Amino acid sequence: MSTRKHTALPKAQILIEALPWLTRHRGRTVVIKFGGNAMVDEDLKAAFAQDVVFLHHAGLRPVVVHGGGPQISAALDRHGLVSEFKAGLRVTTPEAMDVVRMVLAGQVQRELVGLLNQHGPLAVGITGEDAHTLTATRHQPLIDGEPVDIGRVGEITALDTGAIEALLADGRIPVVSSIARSEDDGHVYNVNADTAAAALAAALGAETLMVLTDVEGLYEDWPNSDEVISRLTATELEKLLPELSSGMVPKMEGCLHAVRNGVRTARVIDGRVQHSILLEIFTDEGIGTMVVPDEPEAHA
Ligand SMILES: Nc1ncnc2c1ncn2[C@@H]1O[C@H](COP(=O)(O)OP(=O)(O)O)[C@@H](O)[C@H]1O
Ligand SMILES: CC(=O)N[C@@H](CCC(=O)OP(=O)(O)O)C(=O)O
Repeated sequence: MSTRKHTALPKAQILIEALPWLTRHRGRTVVIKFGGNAMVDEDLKAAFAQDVVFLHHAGLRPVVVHGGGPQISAALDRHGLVSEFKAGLRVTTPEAMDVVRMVLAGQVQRELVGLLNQHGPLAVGITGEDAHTLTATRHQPLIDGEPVDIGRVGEITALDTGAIEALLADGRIPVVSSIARSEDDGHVYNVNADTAAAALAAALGAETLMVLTDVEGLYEDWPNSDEVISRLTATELEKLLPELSSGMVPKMEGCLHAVRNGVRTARVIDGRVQHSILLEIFTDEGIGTMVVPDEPEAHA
């Protein structure tokens, strides 16, 4: 046996280890939410794009939904507008809405599309406004039991997955910005990107929702300990929800919505770890937090 063949063997071993996962996930839809906080490093963004393209070539159907909270805050600051959050959502005045739309659709989405398309003519960016993908009405969160007006923040009332399905059927990778058309006044709404990703995962009948963020997963006793909860059922998560704080609330509510509406697993994983998507899909060493539907009750 030549030395060259011999040294290549471990590579073949690694590829073969992925075979059961490739068989299981082939043809399945996976919605990947890339959070603005995990998007700070150029190498990480490039590795994210490589992973998504890898999934595509491995026969999965990845759909990317992106955030951009920090990027929006920076742009608002440059425009002399303040960033204020209530119940974890950005108070969005009509002027702020223009900036949100510009940053999400014109900056963050364009950058991700560009990175993905370095690998071929794959990614197509859309916002929830396109082809009625996301329709919303004004969201008024309850704070101390009272509905509060936070401006042009939307609550999704309808989804039309036709445009995304058409792109997937054409072998493309849809990249979706979390802006919705208004069902009532002809304007647009700012939707939290975790919420949009979860709603799309459910509507698309995705196998997996994967939420990449800037922590290892859901910490059991945040901020006092960094013990990550590795797996929990929908009912276990539902009990935990009232104890969660700001950034984790829409993420975990989204995971719950997804698994209660047909998605097989919803995972929160560390977007700061290079190739965390591949580790999660193709190896046993699942990292982060995995939410699964409740076990069906055993019948006698
Ligand atoms: N129980 C928890 N476990 C992990 N992170 C938590 C928890 N509660 C609140 N957080 C906060 O949520 C943040 C992630 O949410 P967010 O800032 O909205 O990120 P992204 O931009 O990825 O959507 C973490 O950086 C952490 O500060
Ligand atoms: C209503 C609302 O809060 N919308 C978010 C949309 C972007 C987002 O969700 O970005 P991350 O995933 O990076 O947090 C915002 O304006 O920041």
